[in-house]
Amino acid sequence: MTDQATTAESDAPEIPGKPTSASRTTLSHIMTHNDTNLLGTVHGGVIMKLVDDAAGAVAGRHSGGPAVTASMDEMVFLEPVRVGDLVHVKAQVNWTGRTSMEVGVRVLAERWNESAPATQVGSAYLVFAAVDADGRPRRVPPVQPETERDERRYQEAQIRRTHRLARRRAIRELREKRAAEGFED
Ligand SMILES: CCCCCCCCCCCCCCCC(=O)SCCNC(=O)CCNC(=O)[C@H](O)C(C)(C)COP(=O)(O)OP(=O)(O)OC[C@H]1O[C@@H](n2cnc3c(N)ncnc32)[C@H](O)[C@@H]1OP(=O)(O)O
Repeated sequence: MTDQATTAESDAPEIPGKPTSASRTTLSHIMTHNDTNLLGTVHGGVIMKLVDDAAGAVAGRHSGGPAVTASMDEMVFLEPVRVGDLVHVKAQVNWTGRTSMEVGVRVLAERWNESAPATQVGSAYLVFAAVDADGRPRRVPPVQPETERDERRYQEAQIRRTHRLARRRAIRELREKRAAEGFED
């Protein structure tokens, strides 16, 4: 995971930006008995796959080609999802780096037996890296936030990015220090 671009890459011409709305996507899916866990509610892993699929579609659309999941942060399950629920997974690019994108995802469910509007049942933040045919990271168009909400999400994503990098660096330094002190774990 690189912290900054190399000189050669930073000399490359800028890619034109793309607005958030150009790749925003909703994926909807009805939950069946095949999706349940041993408790009879929908398995968290089923929701996570839908989240990854929706985020992957958004990242692919934004970057104009294949993109792979680099990390999934803060997957939150707010309420159980049940068989018969219609689940909507809403995703958009919150932030872009050089070759990576943070995609924010909200999961909503409509109860089949209630006329109430869909409620939020989960959320997640994923980082996708755009890759070329050889699986190497490639540059992405900068995202252009369009609304106040997009702008807030962009700023919050930058905070998460800073924390991810700082956490990785701190853990790497701790491991190097322990190795230098002779610990073998
Ligand atoms: C017109 C076309 C439409 C197409 C429409 C398609 C629609 C179709 C929908 C299907 C949707 C299915 C979506 C499923 C998606 C999978 O299931 S993908 C499978 C699971 N994921 C993988 O197998 C990825 C395996 N990992 C890798 O290949 C490499 O580690 C990676 C992610 C490419 C990174 O490679 P690397 O050598 O570490 O490269 P590096 O330059 O250090 O990092 C690249 C960028 O990633 C960031 N990064 C790397 N690791 C991390 C990390 N752990 N955390 C955060 N950021 C990270 C770096 O910070 C860097 O960002 P920038 O600073 O450049 O912005």
